[in-house]
Amino acid sequence: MLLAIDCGNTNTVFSIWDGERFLCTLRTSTEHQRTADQYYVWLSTLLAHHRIPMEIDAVIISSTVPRVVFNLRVLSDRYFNCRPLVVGKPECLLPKLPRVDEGTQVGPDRLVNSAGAFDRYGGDLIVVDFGTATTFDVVAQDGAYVGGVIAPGVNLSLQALHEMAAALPHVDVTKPQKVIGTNTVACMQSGIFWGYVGLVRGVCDRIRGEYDRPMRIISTGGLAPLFGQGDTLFDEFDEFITIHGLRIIYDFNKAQGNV
Ligand SMILES: Nc1ncnc2c1ncn2[C@@H]1O[C@H](COP(=O)(O)OP(=O)(O)O)[C@@H](O)[C@H]1O
Ligand SMILES: CC(C)(COP(=O)(O)O)[C@@H](O)C(=O)NCCC(=O)O
Ligand SMILES: [K+]
Repeated sequence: MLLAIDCGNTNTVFSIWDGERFLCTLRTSTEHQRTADQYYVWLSTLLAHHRIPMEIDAVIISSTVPRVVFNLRVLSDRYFNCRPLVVGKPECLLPKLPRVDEGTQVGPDRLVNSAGAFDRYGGDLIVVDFGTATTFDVVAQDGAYVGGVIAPGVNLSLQALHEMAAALPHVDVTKPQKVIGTNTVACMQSGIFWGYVGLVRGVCDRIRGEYDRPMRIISTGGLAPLFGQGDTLFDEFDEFITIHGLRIIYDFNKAQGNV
């Protein structure tokens, strides 16, 4: 069984595969203090709940938080007796190398999203991932990540507004009925929702302006479904792009005899 771990700045998602068969996804908050033993207790409890035997013999990790990788390596080594593939490390091969400025450490989630989206949709893509940050990844015709855009995440912006302005409450992000808010909460929700619709549309239009071929826009990440309701911004919504990308990169390394 393959354990694919997508560790973002907010949440860590474990997905389990039996050969080519996808079994389940488990989510926990990202905390770098969490030890290998703690991960194992959590994982074995949930797998028992799903009646999935713990037969993991391969692990691949993508982490935007470098500090958590240590404990995930210990988890793989101690409990699954294997060395994990860590996306972004030289020993993990990529189907296509990114074409970016020399010395740039591209976020591994963006490499994984590019590989997953290219496999599903082909090239000439913008992948918009609504995570802690909102990232736009440009995937070229041949599947390489060739750059993109990083904007503050939706919840991050709302949190900043609440923390820095004394009279603004914590609010949840939602699509407001009207743009003109008639109370504080409605005004904030409008600013975030319609502001983000404008941001996504504006950034994608400008990317298309700089790119010399037609592009499709694929959305993913926790808040993508919400923005799917805000005019027709995306060609596809695919919540499994990151998981799929991890699978693709693992299979590529296996085919190359690297694992
Ligand atoms: N299904 C959901 N509904 C609402 N908010 C969500 C959902 N999933 C994630 N979020 C929120 O979206 C933000 C990004 O989450 P996530 O995609 O897990 O980020 P990351 O990959 O950076 O850890 C977080 O603030 C999280 O609380
Ligand atoms: C932009 C990110 C913080 C997004 O991470 P996430 O919101 O998924 O936790 C991550 O991809 C990252 O740390 N990138 C490094 C810089 C780069 O990709 O160019
Ligand atoms: K992510």
